[in-house]
Amino acid sequence: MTASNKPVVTVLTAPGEAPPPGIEAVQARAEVRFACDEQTLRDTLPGTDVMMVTDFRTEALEAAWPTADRLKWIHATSAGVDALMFPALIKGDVTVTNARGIFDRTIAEYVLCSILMFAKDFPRSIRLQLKHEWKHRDTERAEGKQVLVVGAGSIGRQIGRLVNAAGMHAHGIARTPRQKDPDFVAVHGNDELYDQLSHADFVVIAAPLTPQTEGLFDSKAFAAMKKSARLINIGRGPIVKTDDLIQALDDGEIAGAALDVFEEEPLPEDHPLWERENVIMTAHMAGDFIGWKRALTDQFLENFDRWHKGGELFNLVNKELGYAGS
Ligand SMILES: NC(=O)C1=CN([C@@H]2O[C@H](COP(=O)(O)OP(=O)(O)OC[C@H]3O[C@@H](n4cnc5c(N)ncnc54)[C@H](O)[C@@H]3O)[C@@H](O)[C@H]2O)C=CC1
Ligand SMILES: O=C(O)C(=O)COP(=O)(O)O
Repeated sequence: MTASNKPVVTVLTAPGEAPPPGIEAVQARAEVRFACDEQTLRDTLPGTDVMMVTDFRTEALEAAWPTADRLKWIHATSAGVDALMFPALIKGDVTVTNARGIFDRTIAEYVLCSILMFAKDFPRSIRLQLKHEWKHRDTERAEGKQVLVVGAGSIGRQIGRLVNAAGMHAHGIARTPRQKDPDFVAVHGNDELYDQLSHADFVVIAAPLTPQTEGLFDSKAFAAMKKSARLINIGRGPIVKTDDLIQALDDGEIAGAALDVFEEEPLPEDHPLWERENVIMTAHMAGDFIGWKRALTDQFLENFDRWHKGGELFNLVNKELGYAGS
């Protein structure tokens, strides 16, 4: 706390990044400091109670970590915290929370949109339209298709809800299986992944990046999938082995992919994925809706008010597991 008895919040941003929209509301309750690199962190961390991290400067934070003399809580304004965690943070007693919930609905809309684009052959129609070419085709029915959501957490549940509402059948994969779930036909455990992959028409990756999920989608996983299946990755790029994916697309092991996240971001201009007609790509934006940055600040503020009153924080990240859900 400062002399005025206000808690101190350090906001860690990317260099040159504008302050988060809505930060004035935090400034009304706390002394807010801004940092964007190791040096500014070394200046602001002493005396800081809470950090709001909008951009993961993990190396800088790790280097400046010994100067954090009274830090109690770090809030990450993203659902994925894979890029934030470092050993001293995992082992120490600083609490971590995340932005779980903010992107659920928009990502589910993105996934439904991708499924329908594939089913209705939209990528080809757009290419034909650009060439002024009239070419009739019969397209697929989405109704009745099986969708496997790998990572049946907060986002996965919304995906289940939307695809079920559209007449498809959503199955989930999670660390904890559950037979009775309102949003899935069933949620299966990890040990059933390959079996479930063989039944799915659409496979959606909505899992966090952890040591267990890194490289999970490799040639073996693609070989287990139907040749007619499409992969949709809105989780994290390194969950998919890109070279194996390209090989699987080349060999006809799977029929297509919609990708929002990549092993390397931004994806280099000369990357072979750009040219593929059966691949839909977006720039890590599946969840970003107009006003999302303000929504992230509001969510932090809600948790901050709880913390200030000595209440329980929500969206607690299990630091050993690396995500907040069950
Ligand atoms: N493309 C984008 O812009 C965005 C991507 N994301 C990604 O989505 C991920 C999921 O977010 P939430 O649904 O909020 O997380 P959550 O914490 O609510 O759920 C994670 C789920 O993954 C499951 N899981 C964990 N390890 C697993 C494994 N080895 N195999 C199968 N399932 C496993 C858990 O059981 C849990 O059900 C984030 O970690 C982030 O990487 C999140 C927001 C935006
Ligand atoms: O919340 C997450 O994990 C995300 O991936 C969101 O990404 P962004 O905030 O758009 O960089």
